[in-house]
Amino acid sequence: MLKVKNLRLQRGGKPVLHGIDLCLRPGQISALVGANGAGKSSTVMAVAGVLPISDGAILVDEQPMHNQRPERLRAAGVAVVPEGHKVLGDLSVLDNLRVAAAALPAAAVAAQIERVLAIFPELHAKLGLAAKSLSGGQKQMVCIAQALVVMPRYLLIDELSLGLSPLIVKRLADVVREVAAQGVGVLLIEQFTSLALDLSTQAYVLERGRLAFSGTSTALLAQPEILHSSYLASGQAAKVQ
Ligand SMILES: Nc1ncnc2c1ncn2[C@@H]1O[C@H](COP(=O)(O)OP(=O)(O)OP(=O)(O)O)[C@@H](O)[C@H]1O
Repeated sequence: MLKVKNLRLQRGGKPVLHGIDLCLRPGQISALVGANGAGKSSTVMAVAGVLPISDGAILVDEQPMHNQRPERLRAAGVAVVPEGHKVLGDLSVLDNLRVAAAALPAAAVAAQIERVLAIFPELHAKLGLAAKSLSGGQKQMVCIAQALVVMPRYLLIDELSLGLSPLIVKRLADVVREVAAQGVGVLLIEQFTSLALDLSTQAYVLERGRLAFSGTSTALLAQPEILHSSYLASGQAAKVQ
């Protein structure tokens, strides 16, 4: 399991996470939802080793992993798809995958690239193109493929659906289900709650750096007032579609 315990974090000298507890289980999809600025990306960056935490713990299979370098987290099986489907635009799609696979033993690279291309067969025809020429949805596929190429056990996806068409989102949602079915523990970080809650079994609602809810997605869906008040507290309308 990947556990986040009492996570506290500061940015620019200001506390932004005030004691967050999360748990990702193999094969399970969890959702971390909340308004703009609630602290979702900060949580992901802390788990990825990009931001140092000021207190608490991040445990991967009971091993303390907080304040380790991102490479160490990746080696422990934690992969992150950052917000904004950013690719290495001047490199080809194939080279984007090769860069992501660099930590693998050389003999395993080709097979792992084939494996992710089986998940995203639509990338086959794009392998030689500069990644910057792809559509937003195709770039997001490259980003997810980059995360998957190292065979992670935990996958954190910051904004799977933002800016993408409903058709692409449905396609990506199917991939997330497939990846989880293969035993990967997935955390979906979303402003748009309905997709995340539809896919997940566990849900966390972040409100101004604190958890306003932690429980099953079904229980959260049965209490829409929790989401509404959480988004309203942040001065935003609930993004329930
Ligand atoms: N680079 C930064 N320096 C200082 N404070 C920051 C920085 N980035 C974000 N913050 C602050 O940290 C808090 C949490 O922001 P964070 O980006 O984690 O929220 P979020 O829920 O991911 O929101 P969004 O959906 O807008 O990315 C906010 O108060 C924000 O203003």
